[in-house]
Amino acid sequence: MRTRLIFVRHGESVHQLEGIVGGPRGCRGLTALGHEQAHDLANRLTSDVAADGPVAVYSSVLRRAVETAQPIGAAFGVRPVADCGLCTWHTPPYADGLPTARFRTEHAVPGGGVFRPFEEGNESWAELVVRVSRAIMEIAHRHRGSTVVLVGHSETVEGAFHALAAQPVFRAFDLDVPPASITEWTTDHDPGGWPPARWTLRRFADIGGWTRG
Ligand SMILES: O=C(O)[C@@H](CO)OP(=O)(O)O
Repeated sequence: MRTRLIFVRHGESVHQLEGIVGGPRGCRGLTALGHEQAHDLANRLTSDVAADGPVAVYSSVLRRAVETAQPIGAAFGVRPVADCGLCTWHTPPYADGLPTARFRTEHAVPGGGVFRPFEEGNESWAELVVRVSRAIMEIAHRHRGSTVVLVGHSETVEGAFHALAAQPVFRAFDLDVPPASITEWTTDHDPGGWPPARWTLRRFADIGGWTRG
């Protein structure tokens, strides 16, 4: 009974190119290249998991992830489910659409770190890890024994290292997760069992034929 969780970071996005905070209002979706990458992801994933049978597709609620999930869902004949637990930072409304550099400097919280937010009104890293990890575990439990595609953000992919690999909330290493990359974890144990299932990292930040920007 193998459970496969396939994490996808959204394709190239407008917020990324413009360097703005891409919350529900500030996110203007994918660039033309991002749309092309989303279609390519759909092709790659369907050939990868063709034998797995029905596949569920989830995304965060942010436009860049929703737009990336659309062709993937269409390729599998399923409607992607938007889950806010898979979002990147839940930034405060005042920050949405601001230049990221300005948000980070003008609204920096002195002493911000793991449990205290880096910016005024933002989530702390620990809060993000718990939120994303909880969403991942709920999805894994719901779809145990099958294959799920989770379209999100750098932080969604990072969250899996905490949820599935019991990494401490303050990790001793960083992760570089390019747009339109695939990261895959599997387990043959019950994802809802106790003690927690052991997961295997099958691939990390796989960008297929694309070159890193
Ligand atoms: O929200 C963002 O700008 C970043 C934060 O790292 O995430 P992503 O580009 O993956 O959406």
